[in-house]
Amino acid sequence: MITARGLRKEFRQASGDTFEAVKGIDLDVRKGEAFGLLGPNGAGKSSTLRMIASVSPISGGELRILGMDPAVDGPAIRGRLGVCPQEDNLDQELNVFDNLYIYGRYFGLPKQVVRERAGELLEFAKLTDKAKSKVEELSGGMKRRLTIARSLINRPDLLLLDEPTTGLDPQARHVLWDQLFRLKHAGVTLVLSTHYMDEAEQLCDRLVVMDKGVIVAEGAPLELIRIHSTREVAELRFGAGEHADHAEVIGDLGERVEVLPDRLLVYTHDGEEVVAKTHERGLQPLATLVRRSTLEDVFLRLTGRTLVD
Ligand SMILES: Nc1ncnc2c1ncn2[C@@H]1O[C@H](COP(=O)(O)OP(=O)(O)OP(=O)(O)O)[C@@H](O)[C@H]1O
Repeated sequence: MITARGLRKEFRQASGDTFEAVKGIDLDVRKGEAFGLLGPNGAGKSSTLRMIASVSPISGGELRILGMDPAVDGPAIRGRLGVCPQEDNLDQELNVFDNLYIYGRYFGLPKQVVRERAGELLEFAKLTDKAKSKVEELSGGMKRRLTIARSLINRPDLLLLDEPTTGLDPQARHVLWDQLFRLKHAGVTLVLSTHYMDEAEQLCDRLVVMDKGVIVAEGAPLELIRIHSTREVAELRFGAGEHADHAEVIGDLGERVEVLPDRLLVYTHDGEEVVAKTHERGLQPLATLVRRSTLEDVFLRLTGRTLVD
């Protein structure tokens, strides 16, 4: 569905200097998979998605979408894509149904077809009873669901989602994830950017971890965790400023220790044992937590930074 080789994006800044937001990345997205771009703010995820959406020209390298070249076949590609941007750009003047209907008409679909699809998509987005409501009356989660529904009006083969659940509360995120699962099962290829590691783990079959315009890791979520982290992590909280000193005392208890401002992370295959031995060595953490490793730990390992600052 997507092939990129040495893909680059440069921006010219006000100073006249160029800034390279995407520094030569390779991507291969296969039909039917959910593929993630995971990384912190500024990693280059949106810039990459906009090039894939064929709305932002590439600065270098090669890019093929659905076998086509965006520089030559932009309109044909855009006709087969669905795009859900980071900010909801729904038409505030129109009601919920008309947001779908007018958008469908842009694609040149016949009125009757658009009417039927809009009805189906409202049902899919659980917004049927809001059909006549104004956009401003919708909750944040409803607006996101409507934006996704709108991006499906042309029955796209490939759906691009930029940070689909940013700013939503946990319940609204789960409703949206459910919507995306259903799309995936219906055979739509999904490419989504996110800085939430739980979202990437839940939704993505494969992903690339991006940082500062480059790909630092690539694979299935569990595979990345297996390769780059341990099975468990013991999180130990001590008083402010004590973490570095205590890391010296218990550093040998795990395979690796990370000192964060508010806690120590000990990477191990047996977190409870680390906690017990910490006490045996005379240290009294204010709080302890044993958990399994996540993609956050993978990111920390590879970049030395946390995903969400
Ligand atoms: N039009 C632009 N002109 C200049 N710099 C830009 C432009 N768009 C993005 N950038 C810069 O490129 C870098 C990557 O931005 P991008 O939006 O792709 O990151 P991101 O990973 O999607 O992060 P976010 O989640 O904040 O959107 C950032 O440093 C950003 O400031």
